[in-house]
Amino acid sequence: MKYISLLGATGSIGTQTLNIIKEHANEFQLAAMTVGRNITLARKIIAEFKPELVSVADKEDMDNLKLEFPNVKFTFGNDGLVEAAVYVKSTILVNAVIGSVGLYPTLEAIRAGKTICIANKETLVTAGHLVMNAAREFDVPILPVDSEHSAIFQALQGEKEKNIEKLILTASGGSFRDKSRDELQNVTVSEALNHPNWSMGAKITIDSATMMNKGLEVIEAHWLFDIPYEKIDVLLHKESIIHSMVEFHDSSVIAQLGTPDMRVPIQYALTYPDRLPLSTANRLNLAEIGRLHFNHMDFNRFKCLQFAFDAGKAGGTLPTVLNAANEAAVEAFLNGKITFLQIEELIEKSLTAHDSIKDPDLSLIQEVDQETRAFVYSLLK
Ligand SMILES: NC(=O)C1=CN([C@@H]2O[C@H](COP(=O)(O)OP(=O)(O)OC[C@H]3O[C@@H](n4cnc5c(N)ncnc54)[C@H](OP(=O)(O)O)[C@@H]3O)[C@@H](O)[C@H]2O)C=CC1
Ligand SMILES: CC(=O)[C@@H](O)[C@H](O)COP(=O)(O)O
Ligand SMILES: [Mn+2]
Repeated sequence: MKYISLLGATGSIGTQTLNIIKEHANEFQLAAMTVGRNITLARKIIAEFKPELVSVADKEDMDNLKLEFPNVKFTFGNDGLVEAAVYVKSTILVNAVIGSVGLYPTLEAIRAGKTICIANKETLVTAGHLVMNAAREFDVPILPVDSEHSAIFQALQGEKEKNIEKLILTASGGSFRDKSRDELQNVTVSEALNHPNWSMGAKITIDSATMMNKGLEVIEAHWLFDIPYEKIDVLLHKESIIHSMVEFHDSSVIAQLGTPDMRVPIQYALTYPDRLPLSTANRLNLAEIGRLHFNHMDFNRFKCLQFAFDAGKAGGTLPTVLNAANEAAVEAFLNGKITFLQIEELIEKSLTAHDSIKDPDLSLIQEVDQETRAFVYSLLK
């Protein structure tokens, strides 16, 4: 039996992870979990999966749940995220929380020797060097959950890093893939939340529409696969059937394909290096699909992708600024405070205003993260 700590259990990745745990109840058990403010769903999960430790965002929610579930240990806030991440019985952490709040619990889980299944890409963007250095030091695997990175990871099985020519990340184009920049002036939040292929949480769906999701994924790939930015390409592929590819020096390209279903990469991370059946998955039928489409990426149309490449290559504290500005700007867009195109404006202003500092440690990363959010909020007044 593998015991799991799950951060972000009430979210899109969190609930799909629970689906996998349920499908393979003889293999996996939920030992600890965290939720934010969705207490209605948290109640149902606790009743069904019976975790030993539960952390919630707010103390008041914790106090109420304690009365309802006297046999469960409860905790709350950012300390609760860490407690759940390092829960003694768990050997695996699935980090499916949203945002850079996932960084510190991940570092602590690495120090506690847990295998890390990482969906929370913001953690790798904001401080990839800290995460990967800690993983090397404590000899723990960092297994990708993000579909593109899982595809690359699968394509690299049995291959030597030295033989890689480049990584090719596929991008759907998001909710506005067929709109010109002009047409983006007046798009609404609900239009932006309508992803053509994937059903995901609100923040990543907006990231996908701005193409920042792919930008974050470029930085995520850089850290996970220890590959220079010059060897990472992005290819528009509107069907999201090819989840990503690796080209090798001999011109061979290995791709991973499948219907868009996040349970597949989640399960692969949990079972790696083995595989288990997934009885409810939609099988890929290429004859039925008939055609797949590909296009060059337009970096003028999708400015956020260029920002991410530039920030990633520059390194230092710039990726932290990129991520924090994006988190704050997307939140403002979702709350109706700014327009869609203002997201990239706020990110650009934050990057321009920042003097990058090399090789930041954790406290500097946290400081820059907070300062950047404050800077974005000041521009909203
Ligand atoms: N969804 C997807 O298909 C994919 C997601 N990812 C990545 O996975 C991560 C999770 O995404 P997704 O599942 O879509 O996100 P969701 O918004 O659906 O879920 C986020 C989860 O995190 C919790 N949460 C949010 N903020 C906090 C906080 N400050 N403290 C504690 N808990 C918090 C939420 O709690 P509550 O709802 O209870 O408030 C919820 O459980 C992101 O980094 C995303 O980029 C990567 C690939 C695909
Ligand atoms: C499912 C997943 O991994 C998302 O990150 C997805 O890739 C979003 O798709 P696009 O960013 O390509 O629109
Ligand atoms: Mn992805």
